Amino acid sequence: MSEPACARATPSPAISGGSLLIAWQLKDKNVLIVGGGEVASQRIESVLTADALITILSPARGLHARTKQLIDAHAARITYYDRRFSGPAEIHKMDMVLTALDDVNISREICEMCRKAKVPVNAADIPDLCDFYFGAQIRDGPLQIMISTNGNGPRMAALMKKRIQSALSGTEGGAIEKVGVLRTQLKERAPGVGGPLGRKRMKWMSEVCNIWQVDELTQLDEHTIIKLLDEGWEKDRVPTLDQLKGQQKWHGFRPSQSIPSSTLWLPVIGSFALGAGCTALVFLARKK
Ligand SMILES: C[C@@]1(CC(=O)O)c2cc3[nH]c(cc4nc(cc5[nH]c(cc(n2)[C@H]1CCC(=O)O)[C@@](C)(CC(=O)O)[C@@H]5CCC(=O)O)C(CC(=O)O)=C4CCC(=O)O)c(CCC(=O)O)c3CC(=O)O
Ligand SMILES: NC(=O)C1=CN([C@@H]2O[C@H](COP(=O)(O)OP(=O)(O)OC[C@H]3O[C@@H](n4cnc5c(N)ncnc54)[C@H](O)[C@@H]3O)[C@@H](O)[C@H]2O)C=CC1
Repeated sequence: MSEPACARATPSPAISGGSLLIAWQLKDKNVLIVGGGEVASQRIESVLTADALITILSPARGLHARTKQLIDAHAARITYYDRRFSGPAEIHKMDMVLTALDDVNISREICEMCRKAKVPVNAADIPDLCDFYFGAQIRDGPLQIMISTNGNGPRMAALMKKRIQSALSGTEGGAIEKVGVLRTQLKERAPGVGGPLGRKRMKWMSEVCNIWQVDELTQLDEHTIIKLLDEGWEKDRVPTLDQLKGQQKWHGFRPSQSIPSSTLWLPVIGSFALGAGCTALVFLARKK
């Protein structure tokens, strides 16, 4: 009897032992932060960026200067209580709990309460009890890059961040913002979910992103977007920025991810020239 195909297949490299990297949407969700030290101040900033509603529990005498500043500057988003964590009632109605305490026993108790109440929790000092970890972050508008070593080496995450940062031009976030506006306007022109129109929309959007350079995408102002939709989407093609500006002819639209035919011919012409050159040399040598 023949084996089923799946049993014969070579095993793929291990796909376990990692964590799920997701962009958690926290807008207007309730987040409890217990502790007010330096680590708490970093948590507050991360959670504020995601537009959450924050409750902080921490005695005033232990507040870090940055924590104080954030509490004062974001009174509409942060409710601060000058006291210690008091028990399970604090967790009630929370969507997320973060502890950044100098007392590991309290951290552990809070984690256990959260587990019972099925509220996701991160304790800065007890990785084993965390439902999720924070990571080093690079942010440029809508572009968000998180580097995680999955608990192995947080300092290494910070160092990898510097390396990745140096490979970015700083214009990517702006370009992505413009792509967001273009996508919204395209969906307004060609509304609906799924089906052939959805597929066509996705293919066209992918081609624009493939063909246009990041710096070109940053030039997508209101006028250029309308022109790109009129001259591109409506006519089933993806013009370049130069074509839209009238600085390049309108024929020869480059399909995405294909190699331009000129590039394909280069090695052929090159090999031919090299071959011809060698033959001529051999011929001349023999003649001598
Ligand atoms: C598991 C995790 C839980 C969580 O916090 O979610 C965790 C746990 C712990 N960190 C500790 C120490 C340090 N943490 C940092 C820095 C960062 N730590 C961050 C995340 C995480 N830290 C999560 C795993 C992330 C991952 O693995 O990738 C970063 C990336 C993000 C952030 O905190 O927002 C941020 C850098 C951000 C940036 O710079 O951009 C530094 C270096 C520094 O400060 O420069 C040191 C000292 C050097 C060192 O230890 O490496 C200790 C005490 C260990 C001890 O007592 O020995 C524990 C507890 C333990 O491990 O037991
Ligand atoms: N995950 C990470 O990236 C890192 C984690 N850590 C760990 O994070 C924890 C916090 O670090 P720091 O902010 O530097 O400490 P910290 O000592 O500056 O701050 C602790 C805070 O907890 C408050 N606190 C203590 N007991 C409390 C209670 N019962 N209820 C409410 N608030 C209470 C204190 O008033 C203080 O504001 C430490 O356990 C440290 O080992 C430290 C560095 C990095």
